[in-house]
Amino acid sequence: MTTPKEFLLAVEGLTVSFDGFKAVDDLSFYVDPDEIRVIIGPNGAGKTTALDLICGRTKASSGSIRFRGQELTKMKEHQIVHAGVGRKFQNPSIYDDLTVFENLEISFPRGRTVFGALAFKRDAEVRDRVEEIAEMIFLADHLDDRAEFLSHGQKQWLEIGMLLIQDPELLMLDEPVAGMSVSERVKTAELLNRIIKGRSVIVIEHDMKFAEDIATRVTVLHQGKVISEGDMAHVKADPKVVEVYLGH
Ligand SMILES: Nc1ncnc2c1ncn2[C@@H]1O[C@H](COP(=O)(O)OP(=O)(O)OP(=O)(O)O)[C@@H](O)[C@H]1O
Repeated sequence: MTTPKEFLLAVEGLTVSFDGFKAVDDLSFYVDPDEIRVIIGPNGAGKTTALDLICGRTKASSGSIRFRGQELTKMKEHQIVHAGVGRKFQNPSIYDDLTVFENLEISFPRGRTVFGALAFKRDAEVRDRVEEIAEMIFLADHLDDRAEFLSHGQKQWLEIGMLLIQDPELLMLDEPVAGMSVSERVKTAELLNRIIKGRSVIVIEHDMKFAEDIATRVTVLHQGKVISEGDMAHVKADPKVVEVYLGH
């Protein structure tokens, strides 16, 4: 008997309707451990809605989302975070008046209590982890800078760092390089390729060059369904993808 393949994430028959309109329609896709999956597709294809469903922000009408064997459709948003799924939205949600160090420190799982989150002792473990993450996100020289003075790209990296410090096994990013300079995009690709050991990343992306630099595999959505999937060369050559997306 063969053992079924272990996916980190298995999305099957996922559907959500808004007033009868199926934004995600019988969607199925599977993510392996240690892969970067890029989701592309035209505006309104259901990409953001798919991530909203996985992180529990939107409830599915039907279908299943299994993450490391757990059924996420039955869980609340905070339980999904706790299970190891981190989500970054398009606009950074960092604390402008705190330093880079403090933003990372309050995101460290132990510090997230209702009272005194900022007051907890900066022991060696937290400091080491903050410094390690700051290095990873190219902000090691900015630990004492207030977040409001960072560039747009640095703010995006800081938010990725705030998720990484929680060590999620699945990280989901919605257009992480939108508004970034070319050199920031190159560094972001480097960052993502570095962090996938022991985790997987799902990225929604419109920038095809960036997508090409990071994708293990690409899933193309159109009208809430997968119309093509495979490596970048495969989907770029797929006439269906050219017709609905790349040809525009
Ligand atoms: N809460 C909601 N209520 C009603 N309709 C919604 C809701 N959320 C999304 N939609 C609709 O579902 C469709 C899919 O939207 P979604 O944002 O997932 O697309 P997308 O692929 O992420 O597009 P884009 O590339 O423009 O971000 C759109 O037609 C959108 O208007």
